[in-house]
Amino acid sequence: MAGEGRRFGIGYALLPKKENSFIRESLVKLARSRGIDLVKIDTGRPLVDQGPFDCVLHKLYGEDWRSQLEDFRYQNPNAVILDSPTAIERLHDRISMLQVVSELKIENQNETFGIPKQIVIYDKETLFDNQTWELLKFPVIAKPLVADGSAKSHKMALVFNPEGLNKLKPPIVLQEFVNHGGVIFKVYVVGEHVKCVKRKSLPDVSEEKLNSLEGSLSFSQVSNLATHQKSDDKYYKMMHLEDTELPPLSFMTDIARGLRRAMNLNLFNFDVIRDTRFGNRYLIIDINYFPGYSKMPGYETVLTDFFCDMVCRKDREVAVEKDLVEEFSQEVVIAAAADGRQALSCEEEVRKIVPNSCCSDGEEMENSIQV
Ligand SMILES: O=P(O)(O)O[C@@H]1[C@@H](OP(=O)(O)O)[C@H](OP(=O)(O)O)[C@H](O)[C@H](OP(=O)(O)O)[C@H]1OP(=O)(O)O
Ligand SMILES: Nc1ncnc2c1ncn2[C@@H]1O[C@H](COP(=O)(O)OP(=O)(O)O)[C@@H](O)[C@H]1O
Ligand SMILES: [Mg+2]
Ligand SMILES: [Mg+2]
Repeated sequence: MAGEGRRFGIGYALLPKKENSFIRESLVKLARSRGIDLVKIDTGRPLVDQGPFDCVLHKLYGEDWRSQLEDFRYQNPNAVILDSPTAIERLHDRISMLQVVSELKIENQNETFGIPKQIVIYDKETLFDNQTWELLKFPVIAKPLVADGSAKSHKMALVFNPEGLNKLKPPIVLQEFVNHGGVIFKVYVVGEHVKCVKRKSLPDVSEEKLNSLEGSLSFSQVSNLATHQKSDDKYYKMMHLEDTELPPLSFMTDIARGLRRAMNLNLFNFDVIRDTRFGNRYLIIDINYFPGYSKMPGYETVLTDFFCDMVCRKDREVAVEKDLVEEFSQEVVIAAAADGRQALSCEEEVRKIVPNSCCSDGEEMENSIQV
C-alpha cells in the first residue's frame, strides 16, 4: 500500500494516443491495489475545480495548460507535479536538450560519452556557407530545431552531399551522422529506475556508399514501430538485434541519474548510439519527455512503485513540516511567556529572529521531487 490506509489520487492529462498506450487496465488495477487512483483530468474544465489530486501527471503543452498548472500549484502547494513545465521546456529545442549532456561529468575508465558534432542553422545562407562545412563533414542528419512532439518535429533528412542541402528548411540542427551498426539504445528513466533496450536504427553509411548516393534521404521515427511489435522477443529476432551487446548498465545508469538531477526531470528517455570507430564511445542524440513507457517490459510495476514513492515521500515531508511548525509554535509560546508577552504569529516570530526571512514571492514552479 502507498500509505497506511490512506488513498492517493493521481490526475493525468495526456493526449488521446498517449492515454491509450499508457493508461492500460493493467496499470490502473495495479496502482489501485496499492492505494493509488488514476483519474482522468478533464482538460475542458479548470484543473483547480477537479480532484483533489496528490499528484498531476501530464504531457500537454501550451500557455493555457501551463497557467492551469500554476493556478493548481498555488492552491495545492503540497501536490506533486510530474514534471515541471519549465524543466520539460528544455527538451523542446534540440540544442538546449543536448547541452546538458555536454556539461555532465561522470567518472568512468572504460567508456566515454558525449554528443555528435552539431550546429544550429537559422537561415539558408549559413547552410551553404563554407565556414559551416569546415566544422562538419558529410553525411549529416538535419533535424528540426523544435522538438515539440508534432509529426513535423520528427521529420529528418540524412544528407550525403551539398546537393542534398537544397531541400532543407531552417531552423534546423545539422548533426554529424555517426556509424553505429544500425542499432540504437533507448534508456528509459522513471525516477531512480533505469532500463536500457535495443531498437533498429539507420544502417551505417560507408565511404564508397557515400560517393554513390544522391543528395539526401528523408525519414521519420525509424525506431518507432507499432507498440505490439516492439514489446515481444520477436521484435529482436525480426530486426536481428539479438547479437548486439547492450552498453554497460552501470554506465547508462550513471548518465541517467546525472541527467535526471541536471534536468530536474523524473520521466524521460534518451537515445544512445555506440560509435563503431571506437566501440566504447557512446553518443547521446535525443532526449524525450514521458516516452512510450508501455513498451518497457513490466512498466506497470515500475510506474506504480514510482507513483507510490512520490506521493508517500511528499506525504512524509508534509507531516514532518507540520510537526516542526507545531514544535516551533510551542517554543514560541513558552519563550513569549518567559518574556512576559503574548506570542506573535509564527512568521512574525521568525522575522523577529531573522529580519529578512519569509520571502517566498516569485518562487520558481518546481514542485517535482528529486532524490
Ligand atoms: O508513442 P510512443 O509510445 O511511440 O512514444 C514516443 C517515443 O517513442 P519511444 O518510447 O522513445 O520508443 C518517441 O521517442 P523517439 O522519437 O522514438 O525517440 C517520443 O518520445 C514520442 O514523443 P514526442 O512525439 O517526441 O512527444 C513518444 O510519443 P508519445 O506517445 O509521447 O506521443
Ligand atoms: N547523429 C546521428 N548519427 C546516426 N544516427 C542518428 C543520429 N541522429 C539520429 N539518428 C537516427 O535518427 C533517428 C531519429 O533521430 P532523433 O534525434 O532520435 O529524433 P526523434 O526525436 O524524432 O526520435 C534516431 O533514432 C537514429 O536512428
Ligand atoms: Mg529519438
Ligand atoms: Mg525525440
